Amino acid sequence: VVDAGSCLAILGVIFVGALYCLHIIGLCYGKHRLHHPAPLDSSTLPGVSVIKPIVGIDDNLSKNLESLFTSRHPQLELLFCFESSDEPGIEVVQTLMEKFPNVDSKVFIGGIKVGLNPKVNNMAAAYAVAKYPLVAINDSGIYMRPDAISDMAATIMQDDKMALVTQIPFCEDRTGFAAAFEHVYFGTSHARIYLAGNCLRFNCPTGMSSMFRKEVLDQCGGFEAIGEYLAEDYFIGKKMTELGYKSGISAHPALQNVSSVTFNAFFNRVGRWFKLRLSMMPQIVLVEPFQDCFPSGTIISYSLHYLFGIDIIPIFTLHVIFWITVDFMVLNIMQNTPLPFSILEFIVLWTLRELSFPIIFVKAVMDSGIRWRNKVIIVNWGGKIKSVSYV
Ligand SMILES: CCCCCCCC/C=C\CCCCCCCC(=O)N[C@@H](CO)[C@H](O)/C=C/CCCCCCCCCCCCC
Ligand SMILES: O=c1ccn([C@@H]2O[C@H](COP(=O)(O)OP(=O)(O)O[C@H]3OC[C@@H](O)[C@H](O)[C@H]3O)[C@@H](O)[C@H]2O)c(=O)[nH]1
Repeated sequence: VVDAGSCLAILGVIFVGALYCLHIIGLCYGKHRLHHPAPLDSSTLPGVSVIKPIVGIDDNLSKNLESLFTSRHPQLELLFCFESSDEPGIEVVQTLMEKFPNVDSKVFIGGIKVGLNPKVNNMAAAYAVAKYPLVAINDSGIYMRPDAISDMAATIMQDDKMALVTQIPFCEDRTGFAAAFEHVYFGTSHARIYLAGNCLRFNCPTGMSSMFRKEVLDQCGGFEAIGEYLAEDYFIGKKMTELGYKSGISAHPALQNVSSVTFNAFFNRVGRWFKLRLSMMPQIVLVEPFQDCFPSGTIISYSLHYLFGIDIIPIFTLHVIFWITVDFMVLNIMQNTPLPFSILEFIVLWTLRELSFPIIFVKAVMDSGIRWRNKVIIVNWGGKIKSVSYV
């Protein structure tokens, strides 16, 4: 008869063993998939309607918008969406429209109310008139390489059943400690789950830079079908999967570059995402707090000690060495060029990130509202928005 302690220890070994497998899958998939552009001639690709929702202003907004005007995709329309006519970004767009008069671009103000998700409402007017078979949603804080749109389109067109492609979230090189902290998070912990999840065909798309077949989203019910959810990106993927379509990732990561990144803004953002996941899939709370390096190291060392009497300290040390080494390899695969910080800085940033995440879980569980820009959003279990209030 196996006692309760042994059962728990065996469960611990299986759980942490599965996490080690995720590391290896993420590493191999990243090496295989990232920075190898899809081999299709861009002149044969369909046109793309790019929807850019913009709220507020940032020092890098002009640079990011210009990166769309200078995209190399042959057939492109740029659809800029603002919630109101007093948005400061409108002037930035108008200046670029004058600078690039030959680029097909339009401005939409006020959106259309299709649900409670403010980003979806903001984009809905543009989606209603998008003229190309492929639609890209591209957040304001993303810089696009000249070949990024074509690579996303080529990735979709390689497979008739591929309906959705996302760029894996990452960061452009920036200066400053908070920016480097964000860089490390998106290049390690987040990248591992995103790469392994995509490789294993889990639905885990992030909507900061995505492209999909318009006819497939229309089959799913269009923007009306996703506007009631806060995680519209997750539900786009879910509905497409239910119709038998696949999703994939582009060769190029999404280059986030908000200039005003602070620790507070970073923690609020990942906290908001955690709350959103918690409301959509509450069972995630059973694994998510334990899937970081130190909690899982504690689980594996106590489990092996209980089962086989092995000393705790050497197992924990080996666990941390394995974890940080594979994380560093994944970060370098994501980056594909020299990192903007030294190995020593990486170790400090990585350690701080690993130690700081429990605070996010505690903060998120204690506060029911989800703060997003100038709104506080309450989400029901299942992911549908209950209410939006302005602050
Ligand atoms: C037996 C061991 C299993 C461990 C699996 C670990 C479970 C996942 C734990 C944490 C998730 C980390 C966060 C991932 C980043 C998600 C970013 C995000 O929240 N984005 C939202 C905003 O854009 C978006 O709306 C949400 C998308 C859904 C995310 C779903 C996450 C689950 C991914 C699971 C993939 C791993 C599969 C491993 C299966 C053994
Ligand atoms: O009320 C809003 C908030 C945001 N937005 C726009 O939505 C985009 C994303 O906003 P932020 O950068 O604040 O938020 P995030 O990076 O956290 O968003 C990301 O995660 C949550 C997902 O549901 C989103 O699809 C994804 O974009 C921006 O382009 C922003 O201008 C709106 O149009 N209206």
